[in-house]
Amino acid sequence: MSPPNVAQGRDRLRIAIQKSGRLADPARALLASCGLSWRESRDRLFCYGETLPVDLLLVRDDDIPGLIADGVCDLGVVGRNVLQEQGQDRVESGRVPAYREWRALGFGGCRLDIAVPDAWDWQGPQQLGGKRIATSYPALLRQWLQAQGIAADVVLLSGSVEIAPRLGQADAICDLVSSGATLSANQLKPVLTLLQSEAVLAGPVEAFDDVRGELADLLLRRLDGAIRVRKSKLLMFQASRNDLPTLLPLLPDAEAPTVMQVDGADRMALQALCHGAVTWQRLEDLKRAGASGLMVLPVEGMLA
Ligand SMILES: Nc1ncnc2c1ncn2[C@@H]1O[C@H](COP(=O)(O)OP(=O)(O)OP(=O)(O)O)[C@@H](O)[C@H]1O
Ligand SMILES: O=P(O)(O)OC[C@H]1O[C@H](OP(=O)(O)OP(=O)(O)O)[C@H](O)[C@@H]1O
Ligand SMILES: [Mg+2]
Repeated sequence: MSPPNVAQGRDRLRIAIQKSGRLADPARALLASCGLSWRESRDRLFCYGETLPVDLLLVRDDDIPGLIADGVCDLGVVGRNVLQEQGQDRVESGRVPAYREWRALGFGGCRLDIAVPDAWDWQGPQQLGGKRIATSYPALLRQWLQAQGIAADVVLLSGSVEIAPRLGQADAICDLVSSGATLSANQLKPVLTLLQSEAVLAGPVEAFDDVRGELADLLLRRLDGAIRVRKSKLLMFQASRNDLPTLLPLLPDAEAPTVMQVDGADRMALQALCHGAVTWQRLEDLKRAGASGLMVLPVEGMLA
C-alpha cells in the first residue's frame, strides 16, 4: 500500500502530520479521537484511513506548509511558528499565500521570544538597533523588526540558537521558548514575545470544491467537539431553589445549566457543562454556597 499520486485520490482527504517529534503523538491521538483509524504502510510514511477516507502522510514538520501549497496534502498539523514563518517567507519573496490556519488545536504550546544576555539592562526594543540577532525564524524576525523600525542584523542558524551569544556569533536571539530552561542554561532572559504558538490545523486558503470539502467539514466538526471535550467537565449537584442566585454566578464558564426539580418544590438538581478547570477550590466555593452531592464527570464525546 502506498500513497496515490497527486493527480489521483481526490475523493480521499490527505493530512500531513509530523513523523516523529513533539507534535507527532498528540496530532495522531487527536485525529484518532475524531474516530479515524489507519493501516500503516511498511515504510511507516503513509497511513491508509480505514474508518473514513482520510489518510495520513508522516513527514518532517518543516515540509508540511509546502506540501499543502503544492497540493500534495490537503491539510496538515503543524506549529503556528512554522506555518507563519513559511507564510511570511512567501510574502517576502512575492509569492501568494497558499495556506492558512484553519483551527488552533490546543497542544504544542510555546512562544517565539527575543532573549538577551542576563547581564543586559533591558530598556526596550530600540536597544536591539545595530545588534546581531540569531534565529531560525528570519522572516518573522525581519517582519517584526521592520514593523518596529529597528535596523538589526539577522543571523540565520538552524539549531542551538541559544548558544550563539556565548560563541560571539550574535548579541541576542529569537527562538522558541516553553519552560525557559534552555534560556536560563545559556544565561539569557526573555524580553519580548513575537508570537504565541501552538499546533494548528493548516489548510488551503480556499475551501475544497469537491468531495474533500464534505470530508473536511465532517473532520472539523469532530475536531471542534474533541477539542472542547478535552477541556470540559460535567458538573452535577443538588441545591435548594433559594441558593440558585448565589450558585449560578460561580459557574461563569458553564453552558446554561439544566435545572430539574427533585422531591417537593424546593430541592433542585443541576447539570452544568463547564469549559474551564473544575478545581477543588471551586467545589469548595460551590459547597459553601449551598451545593450538595457535588460530582465532576469527564465528557467522552460532544457534537454541537
Ligand atoms: N520547547 C519547544 N521547543 C520547540 N518547539 C516546541 C516546543 N514546544 C512546542 N513546540 C512546537 O513543536 C514543534 C515541533 O518541534 P520539534 O522539536 O519536534 O520539531 P523538529 O525538530 O523541527 O522536528 P522535525 O524532525 O519534524 O523537523 C515546534 O515547531 C513548535 O511548534
Ligand atoms: O524553553 P525550553 O523548554 O527550554 O524549550 C526551548 C528549546 O526547545 C527547542 O529546542 P529542542 O530541544 O527541540 O532542540 P533543537 O532546537 O536543537 O532541535 C527550542 O529550539 C529551544 O531551544
Ligand atoms: Mg523541523
